[in-house]
Amino acid sequence: MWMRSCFLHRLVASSVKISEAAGGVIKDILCDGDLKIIDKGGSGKTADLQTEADRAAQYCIVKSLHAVFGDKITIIGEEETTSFTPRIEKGFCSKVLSLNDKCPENLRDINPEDVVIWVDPLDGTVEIANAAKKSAAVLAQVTVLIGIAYRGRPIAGVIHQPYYEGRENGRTVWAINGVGTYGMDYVKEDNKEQKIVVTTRSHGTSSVDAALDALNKKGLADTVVRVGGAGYKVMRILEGAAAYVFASQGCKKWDTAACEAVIEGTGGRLTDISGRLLNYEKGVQLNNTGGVLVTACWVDHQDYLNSIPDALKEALPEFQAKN
Ligand SMILES: Nc1ncnc2c1ncn2[C@@H]1O[C@H](COP(=O)(O)O)[C@@H](OP(=O)(O)O)[C@H]1O
Ligand SMILES: [Mg+2]
Ligand SMILES: [Mg+2]
Ligand SMILES: [Mg+2]
Repeated sequence: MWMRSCFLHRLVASSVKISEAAGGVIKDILCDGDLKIIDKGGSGKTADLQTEADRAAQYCIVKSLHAVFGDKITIIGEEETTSFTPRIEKGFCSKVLSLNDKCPENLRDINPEDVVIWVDPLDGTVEIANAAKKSAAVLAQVTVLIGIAYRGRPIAGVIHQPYYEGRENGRTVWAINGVGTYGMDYVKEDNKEQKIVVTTRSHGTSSVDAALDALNKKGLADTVVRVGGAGYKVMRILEGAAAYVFASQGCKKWDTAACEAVIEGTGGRLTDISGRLLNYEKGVQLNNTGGVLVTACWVDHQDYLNSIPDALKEALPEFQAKN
């Protein structure tokens, strides 16, 4: 079936399988116990941690993509491929391939040279690195993110959550523009009477708090839930949270690429806190310097944009001089 499928469907079908293999690599290392944590050197105040699981999952994803699609595809990943794992995945998710006929005309024959694959091998690193006890609630915040951008905009994405309610293979949500968001079979819906807003647990700033206060006063953030990982926060939106608000810098393109495709597929939106679309071309700055705002399909993105004070937006520049 993969021979009949277009490049994009083959790439997503492969990315689903590869994200699940990377989830297996992460589980093996977390089970082993020695995370070999290093600090990549953050912006001064906050550490930017990396574990053996981040490195080995990155290796698994990059080597697997190269094994299936050759060395010429462009991959931009958060980590280096310095930790070996023998786990190389060459399979395809049959569900993705079976939907090949739904692929929109304009995405059927895309040139692989115009594609950038954004890889976050382990999102939610701080949560697992710092947790004294790796409880189910902590582990649930870990996701593997593979985002696919074409000519600078996300057209598909995969969010794999290795630990989910004791399920052996966790759960995987994937999306292709115009085809939809799939893998939601295990997604339960929260109560929407309260507008739950999710935000960072470990990268809080006064600007993050000021934005949340302003939204609360406008009735757009009844409850604030602080959890780790961009992927997990988007999963929480799929489960009924109203929005993910991060009025600060530090979140990167590999955090948002897959998230944007998945949320768009459900009718939601992702922009920076000033409403600007994010650019995912090769060579762009890696930081989402203008912050991140993600909203569910059932709330008005513009209401959230309008309610975040201009002073906070102006304090976050769209571009920075140097990455
Ligand atoms: N100030 C900062 N410095 C480094 N990374 C940051 C950051 N703010 C956000 N991030 C990254 O954005 C992702 C989501 O952050 P948060 O959980 O705080 O909402 C995390 O990805 P990783 O776990 O893949 O590194 C985190 O590292
Ligand atoms: Mg991340
Ligand atoms: Mg990461
Ligand atoms: Mg990181």
